[in-house]
Amino acid sequence: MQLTVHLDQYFGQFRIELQLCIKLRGIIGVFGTSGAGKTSLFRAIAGLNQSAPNQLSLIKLDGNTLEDSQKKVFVEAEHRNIGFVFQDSRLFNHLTVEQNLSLAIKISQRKEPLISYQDVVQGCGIEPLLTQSAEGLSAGQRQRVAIARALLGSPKLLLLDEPLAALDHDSRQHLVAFLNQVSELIPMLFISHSVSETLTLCDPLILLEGGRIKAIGSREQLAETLPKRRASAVVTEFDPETGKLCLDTIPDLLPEFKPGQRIGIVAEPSWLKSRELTRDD
Ligand SMILES: Nc1ncnc2c1ncn2[C@@H]1O[C@H](COP(=O)(O)OP(=O)(O)OP(=O)(O)O)[C@@H](O)[C@H]1O
Repeated sequence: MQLTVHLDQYFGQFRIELQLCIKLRGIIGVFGTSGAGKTSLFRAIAGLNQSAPNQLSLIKLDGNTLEDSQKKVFVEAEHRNIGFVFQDSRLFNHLTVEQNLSLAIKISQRKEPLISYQDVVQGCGIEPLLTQSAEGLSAGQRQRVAIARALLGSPKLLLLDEPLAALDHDSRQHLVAFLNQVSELIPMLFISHSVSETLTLCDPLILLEGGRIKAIGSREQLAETLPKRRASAVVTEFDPETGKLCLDTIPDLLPEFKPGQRIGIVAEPSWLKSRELTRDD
């Protein structure tokens, strides 16, 4: 299955100008600094931007033209069979998690989901949440439900825009393994700011810069061009009497904070060593 994208469009002052033709298999990483145009590219592929006249867009998926500005073709987002999960994914708050998932299956173009309901619920770790109202979910729980919902829609392509950003370490590990497994059935484009996450999950990679494609290549080819990973660590224990720290290195972790939870300090180990920590630190 092939994805073809030719774009020359303005988003405000920002110009996205790229030509992409890529075989969809597994998880393809989309990497670039903030403002490189990653989300804009996803929005265009998903059909969330009606391009203005005189702007160029050509999007083909699996031989079907989804958009062709010259021929005035524009398939609406709900008919593209492309799933997406953005950072601020919205659920139907007046429904339970289970109802949100059932709705996704109902409106999908398949009778049976490509990946079974049970597998998706288990893989996304949301079994205990099924009867809860979507309204009360934490950011991380919401993200997991949004991913489950997108998978149950059985899309031809799934666009994931920093889908793991709000998850704690364990949920993230669990979900990464599951996404890896199901990407055999549903290919994905995956945006992450985390170099380690990109290199663990994605192959090949598309590097964006200033609205243009800087490089496309295999993980091996491009790994060296990605910014070097900073060593980050979480202090899991600190004894103010002895000044002893117990460090756990977790790359690029964004913990999901809960009221009353003990929170570690994320910092360079060298910085920690060079400071005299007090209880307030
Ligand atoms: N609707 C819009 N109107 C005006 N400017 C826009 C619009 N959408 C995007 N932009 C601009 O386009 C540029 C690229 O934004 P985009 O969100 O695609 O970047 P990104 O690579 O996804 O960044 P991040 O990693 O921070 O999410 C930014 O300068 C942004 O301000």
